[in-house]
Amino acid sequence: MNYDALLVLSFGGPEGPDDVRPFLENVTRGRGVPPERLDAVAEHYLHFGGVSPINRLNREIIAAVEAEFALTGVDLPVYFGNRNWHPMVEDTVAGMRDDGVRNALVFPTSAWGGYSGCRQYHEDIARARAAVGEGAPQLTKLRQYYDHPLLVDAFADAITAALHRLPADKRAGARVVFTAHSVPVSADAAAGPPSAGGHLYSRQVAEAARLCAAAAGVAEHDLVWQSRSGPPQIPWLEPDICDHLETLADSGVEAVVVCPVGFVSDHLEVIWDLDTEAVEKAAELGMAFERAGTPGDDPRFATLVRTLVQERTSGVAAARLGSEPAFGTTVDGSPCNPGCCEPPVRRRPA
Ligand SMILES: CC1=C(CCC(=O)O)c2cc3nc(cc4[nH]c(cc5[nH]c(cc1n2)c(C)c5CCC(=O)O)c(CCC(=O)O)c4C)C(CCC(=O)O)=C3C
Ligand SMILES: [Fe+2]
Repeated sequence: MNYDALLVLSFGGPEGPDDVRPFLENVTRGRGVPPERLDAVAEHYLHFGGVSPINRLNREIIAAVEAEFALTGVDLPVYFGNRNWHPMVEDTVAGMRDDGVRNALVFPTSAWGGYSGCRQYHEDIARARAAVGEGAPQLTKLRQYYDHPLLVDAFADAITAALHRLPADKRAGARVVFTAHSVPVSADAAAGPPSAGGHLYSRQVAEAARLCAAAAGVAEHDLVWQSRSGPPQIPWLEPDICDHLETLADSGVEAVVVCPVGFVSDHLEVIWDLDTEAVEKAAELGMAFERAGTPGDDPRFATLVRTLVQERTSGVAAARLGSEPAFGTTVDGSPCNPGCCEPPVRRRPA
């Protein structure tokens, strides 16, 4: 197949205090997130001057991918578009059309299946093409990469480095705890094609955690969730990281390394929910705490992007370590499979 561009598609984040409210409105439109939760999350962003690191981190990833492409002879311009904040994907795809792009690949900054991790990115692709209308380029999303060996190696090295930052006498007894973004239990049950049994997101996260722990030579690890946002009466994946730190403290664990396996870079949910809240909780419990880095700024991440592209362009074999399926590759925003990762049923407005 001949492709003529790569679009890096991400979540987006505010770049100043005035962006915070409109950004959050874009994220939560029609999603039943309680207003108290929105106020709290707005405070988290304002704590950092209203600037999420996510756009800067994505621009750094794009610069690294451009350098990797130049070095390896991949002749594709790289574009950047977001779901929730500027540069909005609709505007980016319009610019791609104006530049004469006809047939582009799309790299999502989520490695996962599930509604939030995969299908919503397909929806973004379809919405952007519809907004552009005539002449919109064909857009083919790259696959879920939760088990890519370069992702696993980068996380594993980050875990090893974090273990070494712990006080030497605490290292041997330290527990490695993986976290990913919680989602409603119903959304996880609907993740993946129904014929494959659902729960694709939590299964992929659990497998990624196992692979990273094994690659780091870690014998025992836990998997927990973070950044829950729905109303309390709706069940989300549990336990939460902070509750889990209490459980570990009660059972005598004195040190933890927390690895945010569910995120490719240190965006706000990592620097607030882990580096601020979980750090405070650990201090309160008298536990030593180190947070493993994310792979986005590891040189291997740009190579990962290039090899995913080459799976499509040059028939390079898929580099995969896991046994859970990896879907995600479809054209122009169609779902991966019939009934796959159906959007949650929303309450009708009163
Ligand atoms: C699975 C998953 C990923 C990983 C896959 C991927 O990377 O895409 C992810 C990433 C991210 N989530 C992010 C931010 C937010 N997520 C929210 C809300 C929600 N996330 C959900 C799930 C996920 N989210 C869900 C089920 C909701 C409930 C509302 C809904 O059903 O959509 C809200 C609303 C406020 C709140 O309630 O927290 C915000 C502000 C940022 C950017 C951070 C920055 O600015 O640096 C990133 C990378
Ligand atoms: Fe989120």
